[in-house]
Formats: sequence, structure tokens, C-alpha cells
Amino acid sequence: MKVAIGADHGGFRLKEELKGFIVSLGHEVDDVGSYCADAVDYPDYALPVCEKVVSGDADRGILICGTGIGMTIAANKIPSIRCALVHDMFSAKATREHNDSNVLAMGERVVGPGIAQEIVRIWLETEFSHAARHEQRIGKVTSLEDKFTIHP
Ligand SMILES: O=C(CO)[C@H](O)[C@H](O)[C@H](O)COP(=O)(O)O
Repeated sequence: MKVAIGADHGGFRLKEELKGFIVSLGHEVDDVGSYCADAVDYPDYALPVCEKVVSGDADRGILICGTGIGMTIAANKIPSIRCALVHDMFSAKATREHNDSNVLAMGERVVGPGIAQEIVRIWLETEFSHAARHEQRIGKVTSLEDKFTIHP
């Protein structure tokens, strides 16, 4: 898979640590920045990662900030993005099986690199279940996007 990854200054170090790990799992990494630990604004990195996922230029996206919360809020503003904030292995598996999440968010100030690696591995390897109830619920989420989209 091609994985787009982005972080603000709060997630820069964890992003750097995860890139090699993702490659070691057999995936391609597309790093949109930030490329240093200087203070930046998380929406500026959520957007390019999500654009790559929406366009199909990337199969999945990973976003990291201090808590993962700012990235999650920003990413979920973008139609067809289902961004899951995950800090445990159970949720990593569940959000792929139940929500078909296409973007993973984590907080470098919340989770250590070892747990983060395991979350990423599980999240990348777990398939959506395609159970009818989950398909139906995701369809309802998508209809929320349509409800608030202004069509010219
Ligand atoms: O958006 C966040 C919090 O919900 C992210 O964790 C940011 O990385 C954080 O707010 C950055 O904080 P800082 O004080 O500017 O380093």
C-alpha cells in the first residue's frame, strides 16, 4: 500500500520513527511534512494527507500531532475521510473492521513508539469486515456529509 503521512511539530519525532517501520512492513511512504520540529499548524498537514487519500494517490493516511485530536478534527472535515484517533491495539483493529477508517491519527504526547508501531501494523493489516450493519452505518455517515455539502 501507499501510505501518506504527515505531522505537526508535536508529532514530528514519532512520524520520523514510524516511516522506516512502515517501509519494513512492505509499504511505500509519502511524507508530506513537517520536515522539522519547528512549530507549525496541524491543518496544513492534515489537508495534503487527506487529499492524497481522497484522490487515490495514497491508499491510507497517517496523521500525528501532540494528541492526535487536532489532526482528527481537521481530517474529518474532508468529505470521504474517516479518520480514527487510536491509542490502543483493540481500537486499531476495530476501526478498520467496523468503520473502514482510511486515516489513522495518533498523539506523540500520548503514546510511545512501541505501542504506536503495533497500532500502525494492526491498522494497516486489518481489512474492513463488509458486514451489512457496518456498511449501513458508514452509508449513514456519508449521508451526513451530503446533508451539509452546499451544491451550487
Ligand atoms: O491539536 C492538538 C491538540 O489537540 C495537537 O496536539 C497539537 O500538536 C498541539 O496543540 C500543539 O501544541 P503546542 O503547544 O503548540 O506545541
